[in-house]
Amino acid sequence: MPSRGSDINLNVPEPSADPRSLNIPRTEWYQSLAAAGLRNDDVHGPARYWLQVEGSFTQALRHECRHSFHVEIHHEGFAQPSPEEARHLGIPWRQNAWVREVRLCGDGEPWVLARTIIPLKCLEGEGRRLRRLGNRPLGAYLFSSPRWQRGPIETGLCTTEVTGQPEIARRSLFSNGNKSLLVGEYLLPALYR
Ligand SMILES: C=C(O[C@@H]1C=C(C(=O)O)C=C[C@H]1O)C(=O)O
Repeated sequence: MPSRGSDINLNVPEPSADPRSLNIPRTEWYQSLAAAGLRNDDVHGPARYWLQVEGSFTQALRHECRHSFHVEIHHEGFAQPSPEEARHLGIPWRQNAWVREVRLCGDGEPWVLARTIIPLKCLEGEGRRLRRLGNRPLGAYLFSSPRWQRGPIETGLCTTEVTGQPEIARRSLFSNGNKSLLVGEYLLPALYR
């Protein structure tokens, strides 16, 4: 005879992700895939390939598509990065940055959520283009110039609170001289399951 408690659990639908919100969950970052793997084996599963892509992520996603790839803007504008993001970028934590949040979609389905923090310094001169990307992928900009170099790729383990949120992520700094921006990519299960 099931307890009253489990009856209640069966009848309460799991909360699901709000389709209008990007729903980026709280994420714990690890310096390597191996370090994250000690916490959660899933990083060695089918997502592993995506966590290790070194070149343009957009290009890798395009290769995986049967029909089409597109970038859907969720939000772009000046906003305050989180204190952890500001620390990682070495900028004052109250300083606004250009924050870009998008869905990277393959064959019409969201595969990856991406959040990029672009400090003011990156927006000067030729960097003004970063504010006008619209639905052109950021990768096309970063990989069009050898001046932008990717730093080490960190692996993220997400604390999912509702179904449909990403569980695994990656992020890296891209630097050009003394300018750096931070790109976080949150893999949705639809990409690798
Ligand atoms: C950094 C890249 O750009 C991709 C495109 C993004 C965008 O358009 O906002 C964000 C994250 C990336 O996966 C890449 O292609 O490697």
